Amino acid sequence: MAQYSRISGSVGLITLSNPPVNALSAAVRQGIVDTVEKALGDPQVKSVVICGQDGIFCGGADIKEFGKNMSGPPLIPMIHTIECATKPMVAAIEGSALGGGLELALGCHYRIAHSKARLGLPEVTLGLLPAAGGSQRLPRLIGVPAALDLITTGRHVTAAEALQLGIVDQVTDHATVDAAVKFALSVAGKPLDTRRISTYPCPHVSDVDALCENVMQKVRKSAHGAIAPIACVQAVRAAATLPYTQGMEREKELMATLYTSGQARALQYSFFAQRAVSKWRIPSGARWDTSTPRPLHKVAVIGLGTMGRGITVALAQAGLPVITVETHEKQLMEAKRAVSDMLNRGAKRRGVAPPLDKISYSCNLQDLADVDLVIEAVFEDMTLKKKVFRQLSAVCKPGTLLCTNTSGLDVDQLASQSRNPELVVGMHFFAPAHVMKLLEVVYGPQSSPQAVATAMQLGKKMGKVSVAVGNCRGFVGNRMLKLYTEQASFLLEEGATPDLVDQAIEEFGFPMGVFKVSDLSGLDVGWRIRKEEKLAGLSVASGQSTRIREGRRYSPLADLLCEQGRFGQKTGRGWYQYDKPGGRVARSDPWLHHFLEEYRAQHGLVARHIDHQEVLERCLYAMINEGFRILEDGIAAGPEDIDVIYVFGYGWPRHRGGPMFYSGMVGLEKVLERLEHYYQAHPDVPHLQPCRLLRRLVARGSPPVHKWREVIKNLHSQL
Ligand SMILES: CCCCCCCCCCCCC/C=C/C(=O)SCCNC(=O)CCNC(=O)[C@H](O)C(C)(C)COP(=O)(O)OP(=O)(O)OC[C@H]1O[C@@H](n2cnc3c(N)ncnc32)[C@H](O)[C@@H]1OP(=O)(O)O
Repeated sequence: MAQYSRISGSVGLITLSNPPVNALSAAVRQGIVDTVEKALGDPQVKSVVICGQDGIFCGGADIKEFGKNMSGPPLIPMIHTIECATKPMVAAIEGSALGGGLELALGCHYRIAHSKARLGLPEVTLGLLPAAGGSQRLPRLIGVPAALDLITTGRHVTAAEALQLGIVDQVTDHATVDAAVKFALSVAGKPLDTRRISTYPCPHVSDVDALCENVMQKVRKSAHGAIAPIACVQAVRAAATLPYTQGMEREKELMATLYTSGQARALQYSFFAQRAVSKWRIPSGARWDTSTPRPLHKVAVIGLGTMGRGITVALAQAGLPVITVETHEKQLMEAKRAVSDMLNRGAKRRGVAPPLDKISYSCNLQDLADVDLVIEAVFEDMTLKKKVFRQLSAVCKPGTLLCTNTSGLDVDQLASQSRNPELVVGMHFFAPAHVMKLLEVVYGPQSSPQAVATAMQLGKKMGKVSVAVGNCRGFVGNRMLKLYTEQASFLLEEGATPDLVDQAIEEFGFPMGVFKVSDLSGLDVGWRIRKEEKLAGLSVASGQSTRIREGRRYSPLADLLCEQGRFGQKTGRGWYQYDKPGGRVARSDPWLHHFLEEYRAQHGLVARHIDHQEVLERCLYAMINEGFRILEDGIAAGPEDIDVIYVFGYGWPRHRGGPMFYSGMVGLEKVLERLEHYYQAHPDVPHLQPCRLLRRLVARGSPPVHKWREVIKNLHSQL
């Protein structure tokens, strides 16, 4: 787990060896302790280099060990021994030095990094803080403001930035270990008193309290209830105000509160869930490790509305040649200007050249004859999309993959328009498509393994977190969202206000409440769909009750607002009021409250007191129940898939893991009991009826989320 050798006569070389990221497992820590002892005890060794196997220094503590009984030597004394060593210790950093990996390097007397290396203390993203001395050493090395930035955000820095900040002593473009060995030879025998970071005074800041308070306020605002960023500020403040040993005590205390917290469990689950979804498998038996993606030399985007533009930008930024098609020259030119602006802005932010030359623009579908993959992003209209698919099928060369960007239309129906339905998949991007991380890749019964593998790999290349899901109305994300928004409307009918519902949702940790989101995305979008589905508008059968559709409860509130031209931010009025059309700041609207009162009176509804608890239970448990149905239906492969979709696409607070993980934290029995209660109170809402999988899990003693797949498998085998 750590190998030892002596090279160049007098340099002890310790190589961490725990693929794939050389995480500091108990065995690695033991290996380090043993090899350091060996190097320090060897009279021929005058200096020591610590490096990692396979081009990566160290990905930090072994996250899989968290939450279990710790065995093996602890990190803090191990790093302390390295710092106290009387022979120069040099860290040779290639690949990544993250978390405990960087803390180990900070215990060394010198750090040499490869120019492509990335360094950081991302513990905060796992609900923790750098508790192996990182919160105390880093501020002493680079100053309090820079340490606060790195530790509270967990961001990774490049070797160049690390050099500028003073985290590393030298950056090399050549073999890092060779450079570190050469360096180690040059410093052998030199005094080390000035190289032990823990002995440094923390660089003076004029008003440390004001600085920390300022950062604390910023962190509180962006953390949406996460506790780790706050503990990180407190730990750095300790470094700035206390001697090292007392600072270490404070670091330990703060870590103890985080280490066993539900938030840390949720964030660590989310880390592994994100990686698990990339290992997709679908009911046809196709899977990530046996399906080979097609090479993509040239891709196309059809339709340059908001989504098409964002997708084009993301493709060009991923380095892919893209041909884009719009029907009319004027719209094409308008889109070209918008896409170029987006690319220029992105390039400026990242300090690179804009990839404008990757994109060509055309009004002619015939220009797509030689592309390998097309993403159709025309208006969300089945008839139009079918027409485009028929045309593409005739124009494109055999083997071209046809992907539709749709937020919920039937991908199988579109596939049936193509000569090669096995080459069709859905790619559900989220707006803005060049920013949002989530991509739902929708496979149908006929989609070939290669088509799914290609779309998944393309998503990865575009920097997306891609999740393979089955085809159904709304796929995973929007299918669950529908139940959440529906409950929110029912709550308004029963006595709540948009302000109350949104406040409860935001306090839970969502960046925006359900009604604010609706105002932002535009109420007219859903209205058009409901009219198409004959749920709203003139096509609703006369004599049909306003509050019942298809035999179940329906809330027409959003339709009524739309009829008044209240489409949300774009019209300056929606569930809230705004200072002008396009305004962003939502203000409570007395008109809306009066409208709700009149509506209730008209329908004989008596407003009752609704508290935050009920808002959360109704909105979230209804959505979770649908999540269980999705698992039952085999639309999502496992709870991780649903949770990743919600965290990356719908603003679900990451420190709560995702809806399915959260249901486990609440307790499946409790979720079941509350759903039963609400279904009894609202028998006209069938979606509140607890589904079979939830009942089955509770009957099996509510196993932890990582065991659900077994129960799902059994359920499927019985169907
Ligand atoms: C009463 C209680 C008292 C409490 C007191 C407790 C005291 C305890 C003190 C302990 C102090 C610890 C302080 C230190 C904490 C940490 O170090 S936390 C870890 C910080 N590190 C990270 O967050 C880095 C995480 N990893 C990554 O960001 C990336 O993996 C990477 C290193 C940048 C590599 O990326 P890439 O090449 O894209 O590979 P991936 O697909 O992401 O990963 C490959 C596989 O490796 C697994 N993995 C990665 N990192 C770790 C890790 N740190 N631990 C375990 N496993 C890791 C990852 O899951 C992948 O696995 P597979 O999916 O199975 O392939």
